[in-house]
Amino acid sequence: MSKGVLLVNLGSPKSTDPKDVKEYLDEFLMDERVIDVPYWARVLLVRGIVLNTRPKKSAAAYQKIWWDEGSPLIVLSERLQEKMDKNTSVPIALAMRYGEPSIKSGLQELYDKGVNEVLLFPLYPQFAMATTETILVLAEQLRKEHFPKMQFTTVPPFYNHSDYIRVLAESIAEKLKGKDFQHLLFSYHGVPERHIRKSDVTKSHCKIDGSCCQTPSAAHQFCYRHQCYETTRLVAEYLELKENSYSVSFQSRLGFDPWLQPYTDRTIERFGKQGMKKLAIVTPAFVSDCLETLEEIAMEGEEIFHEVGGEEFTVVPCLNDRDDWVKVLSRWVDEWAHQKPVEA
Ligand SMILES: C=CC1=C(C)c2cc3[nH]c(cc4nc(cc5[nH]c(cc1n2)c(C)c5CCC(=O)O)C(CCC(=O)O)=C4C)c(C)c3C=C
Ligand SMILES: [Fe+2]
Ligand SMILES: [Fe+2]
Repeated sequence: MSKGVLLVNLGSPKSTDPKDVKEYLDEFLMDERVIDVPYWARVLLVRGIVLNTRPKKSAAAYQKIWWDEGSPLIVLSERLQEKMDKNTSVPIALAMRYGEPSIKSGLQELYDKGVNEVLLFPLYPQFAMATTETILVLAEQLRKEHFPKMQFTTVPPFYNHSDYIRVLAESIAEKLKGKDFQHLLFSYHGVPERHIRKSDVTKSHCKIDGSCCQTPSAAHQFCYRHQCYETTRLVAEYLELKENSYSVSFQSRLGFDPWLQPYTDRTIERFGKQGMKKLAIVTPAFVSDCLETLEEIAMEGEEIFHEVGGEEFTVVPCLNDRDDWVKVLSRWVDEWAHQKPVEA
């Protein structure tokens, strides 16, 4: 058996042209695990409403953050893949769930190198139906159709892994060293509340209230909200943050359904209105900087804070291709690669 790794991130449009953004959003939002309504309703909502106006607006946002080499999310994922490829004993390929390079092309690249045992590595610390699950479902479909002899192993969500917590906490400490910020906001990408209930394997635990995510339950293996709070708790513990000097919020909501709260934009506004002058913000749901961190947080978030009297807004970069992060990921891969196959 020859082993290899497929890193999978979300993906970006091919360019900032509204036509390319529309094509990307169509693939993304027509995914039944992202907009989880019946197909006819999704077509009506996405193709009949959202895709008439959103691509132009999103294209303008992408234009503000786009790099000469392309989408930051893709360029940063490529840098990570290249560094890991040099640091590990097995080939590392890269794919995006939406757009290019596709999961099919990533599997083909590994197959052409003689790989038949693949470690699927979704680049998301916390589980969500709209991220981890959709990657695994599509990869399995592609395996059955095109690569039936391949075997898959999956990296589980690493939201509470001590290596991840340490590197994330160290990256925060490094960015905030010498700054006397008043509050550290942990802003996670939001999901509709409905997604949390759908992923609840107990079908009764997740109330999305003040205590369910802190009460032990089998539901937490697939509870995005619990996993966000756990990442936060563990980083706060590592950094010895004082109670009330940090909090959690959720960004990037879309549509009119209730999403996880509190919302990041309203939280930033509230802090400023309460007289806070120095706010720091970290976005641990994203391992690579992207539209949601570079535009929504670093540009729009800062603007909101300044409009309501805030003075200093510090954004902690994502882990991207930091050397300590590359080292951790490469070690995880090598530990898997050197495991003996389980005897039948
Ligand atoms: C942490 C992971 C993410 C979750 C969970 C998630 C859920 C989710 N997202 C949308 C809608 C959009 N997201 C968009 C961009 C975007 N989303 C993530 C990650 C998660 N999304 C990333 C990394 C990005 C940035 C991509 C990039 O190219 O940089 C967008 C596109 C931009 C825009 O128009 O705002 C949309 C739309 C839904 C509906 C959803 C549901 C659970
Ligand atoms: Fe919960
Ligand atoms: Fe998103």
